[in-house]
Amino acid sequence: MRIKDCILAIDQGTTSTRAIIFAPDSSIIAVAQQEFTQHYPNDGWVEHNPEDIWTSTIVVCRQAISEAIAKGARIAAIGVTNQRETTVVWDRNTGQAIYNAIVWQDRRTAKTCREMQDKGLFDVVNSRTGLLLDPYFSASKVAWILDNVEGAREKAEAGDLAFGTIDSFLIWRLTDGQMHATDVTNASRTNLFNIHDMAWDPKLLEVFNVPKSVLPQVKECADDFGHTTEDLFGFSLPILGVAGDQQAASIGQCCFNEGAIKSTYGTGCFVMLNTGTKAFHSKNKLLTTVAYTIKGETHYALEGSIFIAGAAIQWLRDGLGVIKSASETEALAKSLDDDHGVYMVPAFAGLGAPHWAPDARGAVFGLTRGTTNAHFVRAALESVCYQTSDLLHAMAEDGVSLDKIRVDGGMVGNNWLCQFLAGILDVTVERPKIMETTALGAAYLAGLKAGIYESCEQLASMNEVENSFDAKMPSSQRRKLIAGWENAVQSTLGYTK
Ligand SMILES: Nc1ncnc2c1ncn2[C@@H]1O[C@H](COP(=O)(O)OP(=O)(O)O)[C@@H](O)[C@H]1O
Ligand SMILES: O=P(O)(O)OC[C@H](O)CO
Repeated sequence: MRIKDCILAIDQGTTSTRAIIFAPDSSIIAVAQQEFTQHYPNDGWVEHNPEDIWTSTIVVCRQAISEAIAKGARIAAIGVTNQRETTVVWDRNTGQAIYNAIVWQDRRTAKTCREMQDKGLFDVVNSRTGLLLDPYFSASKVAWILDNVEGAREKAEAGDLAFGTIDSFLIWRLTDGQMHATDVTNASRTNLFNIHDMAWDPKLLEVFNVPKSVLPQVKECADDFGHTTEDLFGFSLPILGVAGDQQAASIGQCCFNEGAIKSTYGTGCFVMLNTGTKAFHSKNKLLTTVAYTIKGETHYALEGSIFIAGAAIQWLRDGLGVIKSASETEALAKSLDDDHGVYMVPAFAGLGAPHWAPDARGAVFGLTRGTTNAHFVRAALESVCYQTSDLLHAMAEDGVSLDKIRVDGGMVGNNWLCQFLAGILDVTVERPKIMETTALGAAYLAGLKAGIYESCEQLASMNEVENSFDAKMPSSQRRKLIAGWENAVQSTLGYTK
């Protein structure tokens, strides 16, 4: 059977790279995935080797393409989605990075951001970007590379260096340097992009000390990002869709209407609410960001960013060795009573929204001689739900009310987690039929540009829910559990001070 108009989605995440080939009805034809090494060279530093990112991308794409072709698929285009903010600077002449990729979780520029804050630059940055002065975003990472790699500033001034988030780096490599571009969603996470003018902002370039010469061109999400060179896959493919992974998940969940909200549980957790065509500024330290620009129309989003979600489970597996695989966590969580009394605040990379405490570090409370591996696992899963609850409370204080939330990401295969989340949030949690929403969003964007899909409305009509989890927790229990969590967070912040 021939399946025409398939899309190859590249999902370059924090811990692994995936290639997924979707048929036009959004069914999955082929999947390939490869994890790569995380580097922690210093306290609070997190790096990736850009060559690992590139190699894993090519390996998974080739695997998925050959499997799809064997099944009779014809691939029409590529969509790219990526871990956001992670920063690469490379030499335009050789295509080689001049330093490792500095990952979004990396805190090395916390002091720089604090100093900028002390100089009164918060409003300059926040009013233009919708973001905060935090090491999370790309700008301070670019400046760090230019200031710490010998000769980098001079090279940048001479126009020999290029900066990009992971999408740009991959596009550069896939097109053999023909295209140095990013999309509006990735640009909106750099702290250099004015989300009202939808352009790089000269004032921000000045305050972060980043030269204009290193910047990529900014395009819409469904746009022409060049063609791959023939040698990579045996034929050339157009790259027609790009979005940062959280925005792509929101698109994959068809959050096209104002008020639609999704929460993605991967390495971190990111809640994103579509606020329509106007930027909405939070009074509670949530981020204003670009949801997408499609066919000339920009939608904005309110975002809550939690740095550690599935990463806490990975730490239990790789750091402490208390589990062998993430899939064991569901049974372990179920094995305990609700009032087990252990809380984990997984501030391994500081705390994100709504606390924004880059220097905070993780803590576990309530240990006794009876504490077991199961308690650690359960507390880690619960922490993800409590952190989401903090975000929804911040949104509620900004006037947002909701009765359901769409979830996705590697963690939501865990039914216990989804049920506990519904109870703690007191809303219905909807899990989609296709859980690979991030890749699906990238495929939708490429499909829109390729003319395979006509409109966002058509995509929304294809959306299917696989399971709904209703809130069943008594409110007295919810209040008690959340009070314990708040106590644990305050103690963690107190320890940081
Ligand atoms: N059944 C599960 N229960 C809890 N956590 C899980 C489960 N399966 C996967 N995870 C966690 O989900 C994360 C992987 O999700 P994924 O969406 O692939 O992440 P990313 O895109 O950030 O690399 C890992 O951190 C893993 O520990
Ligand atoms: O790799 P993920 O899926 O945890 O996403 C990372 C985010 O894009 C960081 O902002």
